[in-house]
Amino acid sequence: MQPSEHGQHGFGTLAVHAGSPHDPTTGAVIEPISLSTTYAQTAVGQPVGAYEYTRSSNPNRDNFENCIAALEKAKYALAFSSGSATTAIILQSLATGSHVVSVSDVYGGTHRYFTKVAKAHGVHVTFTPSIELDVEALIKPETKLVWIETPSNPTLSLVDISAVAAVAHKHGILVVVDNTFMSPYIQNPLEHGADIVVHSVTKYINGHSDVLMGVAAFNSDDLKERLGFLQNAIGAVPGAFDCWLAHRGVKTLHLRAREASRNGKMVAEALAASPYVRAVNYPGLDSHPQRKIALKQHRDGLGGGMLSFRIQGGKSAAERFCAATKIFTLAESLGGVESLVELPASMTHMGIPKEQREAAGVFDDLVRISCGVEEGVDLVKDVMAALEKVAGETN
Ligand SMILES: C=C(NCc1c(COP(=O)(O)O)cnc(C)c1O)C(=O)O
Repeated sequence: MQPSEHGQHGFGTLAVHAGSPHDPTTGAVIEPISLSTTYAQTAVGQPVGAYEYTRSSNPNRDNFENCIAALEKAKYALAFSSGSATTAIILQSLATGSHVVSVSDVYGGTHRYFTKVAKAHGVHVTFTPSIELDVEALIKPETKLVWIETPSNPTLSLVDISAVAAVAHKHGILVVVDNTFMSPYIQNPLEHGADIVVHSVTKYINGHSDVLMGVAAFNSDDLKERLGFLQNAIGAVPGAFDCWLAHRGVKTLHLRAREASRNGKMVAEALAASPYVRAVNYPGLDSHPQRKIALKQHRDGLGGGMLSFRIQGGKSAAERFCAATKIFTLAESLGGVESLVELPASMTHMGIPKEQREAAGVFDDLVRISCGVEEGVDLVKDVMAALEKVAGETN
């Protein structure tokens, strides 16, 4: 499938075929793995083919990047060794003294990079819990980026991307959307005015908890030049086999995202009806305060497989809930075929100072759930049984 044909096909067809040329010599429909780190040259500066050294480019990375560009409806995509490396490269592309406006509720590792690494390199980040309202007032002459997670990790807050982009673009500021929680199947931020969309590929895109990777997708030739230079110069690139695995994983993204969304809604509805639950954060519920944004930005208004909830009984009850589930595994990460459960305040977001964490809604009793593709009824039973067990221990 040639890039010029991408616009003629739906998501599932692109997921299977984009970036997947048949081997011209063998006809193999699945690409070979090019593990070689270097490629012969017939004379100085005359490589045999299109490749010279794997850090600079690699056939499997090219194929995966081409697939993600198609799925995010972008001109370009660049893959990195992790989602965190992707964040780092984008911040590294900014000059010292630059300023970034970010939503308050971001992944703990993103908060860590912004406050501990970028700040040390002279890039300062201002956080806000209501970026649509505050972004204009927070912009400074040195502001270069607006950073959005929508839905956010772990409170599933949503941001109206086009509203923020309209303000940012008036000032020549780029908008980055971390689309990890939705995946390209449910949301395409570039269509709503974002300039760069990033993913932890580790999550839904690869989808099998066996690859660590990140990716950025965008349309700008200038960004391709700048970020492509840093991809090679810094060298935080994924290996060929990981690219091959992630390219295989993404071929079923549409099937997994639909199933995880169906399960997410089933679990969220069951939690919302439970007397043992204080609040549920799930953009697929009509009760979500920003449901209108989900209907505007998410394919078919899907809520995805991620949700969080506040359990009655505080931190102790939350910890005992995580110990009581049998299908949901207590572990960090998300977006894989297996369902996971974790406590952000004590795990993924522990590095964020408590006051800031709780200002963003990350309380000690908040439980985060990643619904996989198991049978939804089994997941609901597991969650309800764990709630009953915790309640029984408490009484
Ligand atoms: C590991 C977890 N998050 C990683 C993550 C990252 C970092 O991706 P890594 O591939 O883990 O480096 C970036 N953005 C978001 C929204 C993320 O959730 C987690 O939340 O359990």
